[in-house]
Amino acid sequence: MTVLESILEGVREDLAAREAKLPFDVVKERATKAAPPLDVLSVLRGPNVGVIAEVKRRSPSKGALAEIPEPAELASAYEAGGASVISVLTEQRRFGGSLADFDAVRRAVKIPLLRKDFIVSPYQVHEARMHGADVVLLIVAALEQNALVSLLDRVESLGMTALVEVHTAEEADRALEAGSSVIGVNARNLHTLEVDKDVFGRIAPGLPSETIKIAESGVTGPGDLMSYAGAGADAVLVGESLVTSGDPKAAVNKLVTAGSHPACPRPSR
Ligand SMILES: O=C(O)c1ccccc1NCC(=O)[C@H](O)[C@H](O)COP(=O)(O)O
Repeated sequence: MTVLESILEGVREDLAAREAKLPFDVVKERATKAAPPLDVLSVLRGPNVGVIAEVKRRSPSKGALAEIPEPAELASAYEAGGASVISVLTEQRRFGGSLADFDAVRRAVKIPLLRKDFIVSPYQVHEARMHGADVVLLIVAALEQNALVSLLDRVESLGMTALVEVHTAEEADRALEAGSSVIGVNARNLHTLEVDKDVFGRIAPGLPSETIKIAESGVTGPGDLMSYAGAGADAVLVGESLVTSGDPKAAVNKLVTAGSHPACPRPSR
């Protein structure tokens, strides 16, 4: 079993427990009462290379990263540092996240929020909306094509944006066939956990110019942002280097400053 398959097994068990506690109809109804989703597309289409800053306590690849006793404080620091979007990992078993973290962050910041989880069911999409998500991650490697198409449709029908994550050219083709307008290229292979920062540069140039391109994983500082920008990134998604930095506001701000520097290659469309 690969790392991704084992994560998905736990996700399905946890999902079944939540479904037993709170029926889908109730989740759907509550999702209609949430504040409307923010327009993430116009945020990501901004003139600079943006930063999506992640709340990430631990990971299968690195183990414990940061305790993060107050996710709201971390998120406020990200917002103050100039992040465009905040990603909150809500998966519990491997990443130590939760929907309670998501709620705390939602209350603390005004910028768009990404629910970063392993979405396999419509229940999780409505659940994300119920908790005020603006963006939902869909991982191509975790989904059959029919499921990808129908989850993408559901995310958009609720007014949210899907960040569709790929790691290979074949997955990128599937993301485009499904109709994705925001594609994240993850440098991390979720089956093996190997990180290859060149993957973005191999895949992004083949995507349509109007597709918003996010470079995910392995960003350790402004140099990585600049090289992802040179390969066509509209934004970078960063977790580990921010949560371990000791000064998340300054760490985000360094990236944001690099993304708006005149020498930084700009997204072309
Ligand atoms: O981070 C992991 O080890 C991991 C393992 C298996 C599936 C997903 C995983 N991470 C999710 C992510 O995509 C990252 O949290 C995100 O891209 C930020 O990466 P980084 O800046 O390298 O923490």
